Parts: sequence; C-alpha cells; structure tokens
Amino acid sequence: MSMPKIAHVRAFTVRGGGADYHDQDDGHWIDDHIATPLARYPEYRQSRRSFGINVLGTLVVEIEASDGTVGFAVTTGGEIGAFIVEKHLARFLEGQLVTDIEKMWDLMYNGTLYYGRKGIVLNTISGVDLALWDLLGKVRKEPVFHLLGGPVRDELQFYATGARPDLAKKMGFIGGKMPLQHGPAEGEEGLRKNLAKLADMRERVGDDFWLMYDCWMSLDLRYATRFAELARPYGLKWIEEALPPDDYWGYAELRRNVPRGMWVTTGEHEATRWGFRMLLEMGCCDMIQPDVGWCGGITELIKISALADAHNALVVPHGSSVYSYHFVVTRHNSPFSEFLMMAPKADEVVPMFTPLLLDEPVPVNGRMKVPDTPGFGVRLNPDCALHRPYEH
Ligand SMILES: C[C@H](O)[C@H](O)CC(=O)C(=O)O
Ligand SMILES: [Mg+2]
Repeated sequence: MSMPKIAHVRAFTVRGGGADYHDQDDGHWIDDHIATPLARYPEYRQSRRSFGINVLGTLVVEIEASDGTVGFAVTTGGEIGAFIVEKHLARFLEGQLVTDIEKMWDLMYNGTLYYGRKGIVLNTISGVDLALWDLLGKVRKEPVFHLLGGPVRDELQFYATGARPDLAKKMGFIGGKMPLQHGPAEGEEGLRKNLAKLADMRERVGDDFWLMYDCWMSLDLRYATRFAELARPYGLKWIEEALPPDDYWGYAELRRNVPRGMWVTTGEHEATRWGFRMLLEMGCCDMIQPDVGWCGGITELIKISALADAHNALVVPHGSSVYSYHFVVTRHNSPFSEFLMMAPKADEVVPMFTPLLLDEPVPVNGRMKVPDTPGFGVRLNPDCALHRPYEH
C-alpha cells in the first residue's frame, strides 16, 4: 500500500472547555477554592481563573494528507501553540510520509530544543503528534489502539476526579479523587477542613471505595508529610501532585515519609522520557500520570511507559480523554483510567472535552469499551467556532 504524504498543517484556537478543561464558567467545582501554589496570596485563593489558569485555551491541530484524509487533535495551547505549529513545526511535517511519525517527533523536539523541552512547546508537539496518529489511523482505517499493538483487556475501568466521590460511587466508578481545597497558607484551620472533608466522604462511600486527594502542586514537604499521616485513618489511597513538579528531591523524600501502603503520584506537568526518568530513577512516586496531550504525545508516551514498566511504576494518564483511552487499553501497567467530571456540580457524566468533540466516548457504570472507529474515533463539533490566528 503506498502511503500518502502530508500536504497541509493548520492550527486553530477555540474557547470554552474542550482540551483546556479549566476554561469553565462561574460556579464550576473545578474553580471553587482549590489549593494552588498561588494560594499563599489571598487575592488568588478563591479562584484559579483569577491567576489565569484558563489563559491558554484549546489548540486544535489539523493535518491533511495528499489523498485528502484529515487527522486532528486537541490540547491545551491556544494562540501560542497555534503560532508554534504554523510558524515553526509545519516545516518538519509537510512533505513527509504519514507513516514517519518517529522522525517527525524527533525533528519537532530537536528543532525547538533551544526554547522548548517542557510546557507549552511540549503541549504543542503533543497536539501535532496526536493529530499524526489520528491521521495514520484514518489512512489505515484502524483505531489507534490497533497501531499500538492491540488491546490487552476488553474494557477500561475508571476512577472519577471531581467534587463528589459519593455521587461517583453511585455512577459505578471505582474511586473518587477530590481537589484539595486548603493549602499551607490557610494553617491549622485549613488542614482541619481538608481532613474533615475526607472523613465526611469516607463516611458516605464506605471502606472499599478509593478516595484520593489532588494537591495540584500546592504543598510543601512538611505539610504533605503531616497531611499524609493524618489522612491515613481515612484510607487515603494516594496523595497526588503534592509538591512543585521540579522538586524531584522533595517527592523522593515524601515517598519515603508517607504511611506504608499510601501511594505518592505525580507527573501531569512533567514531559518527555527525560523528565519521567528523573521521577522514576529518583523513586519519586508509585504511579506516574503523564497527560497524553502535554507529555509529548503517544510517540513519547510509548517510551515513558516502557521506562515506568522497568521501574515497576504504574502509568495512569492524567485526563486526556480518547488520547488516554487508546493507550491505556494496550498496556498492562495502566490498569485503570482517570475520568474528569466536567459537569459543573460533578453530578453527571459528560464527555471530558465537552463540548468540542463529537462521538467522544464516556464510561457507563464506570466502564468503557474503546470504540474501534479509525484514528481516535472523534470528530470536531461544528458548533464550536474555530479561529485560525496565524497561517504559513
Ligand atoms: C482537580 C485538579 O485540581 C485539576 O484540575 C485536575 C487534575 O489535576 C487531575 O485531574 O489530576
Ligand atoms: Mg492531578
């Protein structure tokens, strides 16, 4: 079969939910007094939008092949990401065979090394990489999970991230991860409130349901260690992203400090095999949580996951919707998945990247069979207005 070449690369932005899932309206649980590194400043404590958590918006990358097939992907990146795609990355893609993803990744990563390595540049490379896998799947008329070696299980099982693990339990999820709401700057009173919420939730869900706290980089080592000890009687399964992502040394110490059996997890703001190598070799965590749209895409996740496997660490991607589902179903060291509850009150299941995608699958009774439609199996919702800020 002769393979088409890449003809055109286009980048768009879109606002309101989608891949920038923090870009929500007032009253959403995801912006209701959540502990963050900026919570030491009272004026930035009540809302993450107050410090600009949603400034980027969603980046949509569209890649058209010479036979007219179009692949696309979405990630967090907005206008800056669109600039990088149109003005820099497109040159490494147009004219290449749609099969040559490894080479294109290498060109993009090394071509941006002098200003990239992590953050927005890796989000953008991830978006392009995922669009390339979508395109290849569509050209070959196969789901991406076939291209990754095929499924190792029939369906995925999910835990839910949101404000209401008690409702998540009723919806069939295996666990619930809550945002920690009060950081160290809120002192003993904040600590008591964090524990009271966990105790209340444990009471509501019973002993066997997993409960976790997501600390979104907001704690310091002393607070995190003390909190883990105090949370032990309530069966906290893991403490997530307790420290800033660059504090590998702090994570390694936290992992040594936490009560036996409690996991330390992190990695959603980490990128590339080299970033995850630091986490794994330094013994920072029990489970890594790469976001497929931020860590370097599927091409890089294959390497990150193999490295984690050799270190006996689990790989359970952060969010990432279909980009996670197609990977997780192919790997034994990814035994379950995250589902971010994007309903404002976390009281119903809606697609994670709502309203941007059509055909985006959701768990039913906490489980999902990944659809075997070509590529990642999703379409852009024509009701969401795309904007193309740059062209090359
Ligand atoms: C709930 C967390 O603060 C964040 O918004 C999402 C996240 O880190 C996660 O799903 O994990
Ligand atoms: Mg998290």
